[in-house]
Amino acid sequence: MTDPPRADIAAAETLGGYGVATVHEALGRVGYLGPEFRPVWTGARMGGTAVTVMCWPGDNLMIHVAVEQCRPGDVLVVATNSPCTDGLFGELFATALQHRGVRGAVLATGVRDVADLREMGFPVWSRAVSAQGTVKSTAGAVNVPISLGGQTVHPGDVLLGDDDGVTLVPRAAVDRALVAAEERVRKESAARAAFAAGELGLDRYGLRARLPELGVEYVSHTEYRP
Ligand SMILES: O=C([O-])CC(=O)C(=O)O
Ligand SMILES: [Mg+2]
Repeated sequence: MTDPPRADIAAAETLGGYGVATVHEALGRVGYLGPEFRPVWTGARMGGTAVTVMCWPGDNLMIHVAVEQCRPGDVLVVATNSPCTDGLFGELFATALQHRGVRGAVLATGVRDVADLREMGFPVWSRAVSAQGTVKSTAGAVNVPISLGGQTVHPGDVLLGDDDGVTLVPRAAVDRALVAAEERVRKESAARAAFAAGELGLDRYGLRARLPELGVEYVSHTEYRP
């Protein structure tokens, strides 16, 4: 068996720097795992390549198997084969992963030891926080395609996380994402400067002229401008 191909680590980190909303939007509003995936501590940010894990509910055996597969720049991504909010992951796993240079973890389950994870600065996103303990009994799979948050994650794909949640960039879309995200950052900084100077989105985006055809009834208040 050989390791699955993975996206370029530097590219994954750069995408992480752009952030979830920017990259998701730049790729055409795709890839977002949805609002249920929350960072367990505020301010976490990461971009890395997926090592995928399929666990049974209430069983973290395969996370132990997966840790050994992780290399610097990776993100551990865990799904279960039916819904589960138990605390499959905590600071001990995070300690082992941090030692291996792993950038963070994303779990469709619950996680625990949140205070320790925050203290360690190890970024984790999950659907739940739960102290509920789990067993290590049932075989699952590592580095197979998994589904979570409505997205299919293949091993080696890029996952980004920040306070807005988690988004997926398939390995084949990484180069396009880099170009599109840079372009979006450029556009948004121009828009930010314009808004700071008082321009309105209605004018900047050509919306004012389209309002009648869109059926929006309103009274213009240009005299309100500061
Ligand atoms: O050990 C477990 O089952 C999960 C956990 O709490 C940890 O990784 O610290
Ligand atoms: Mg623990």
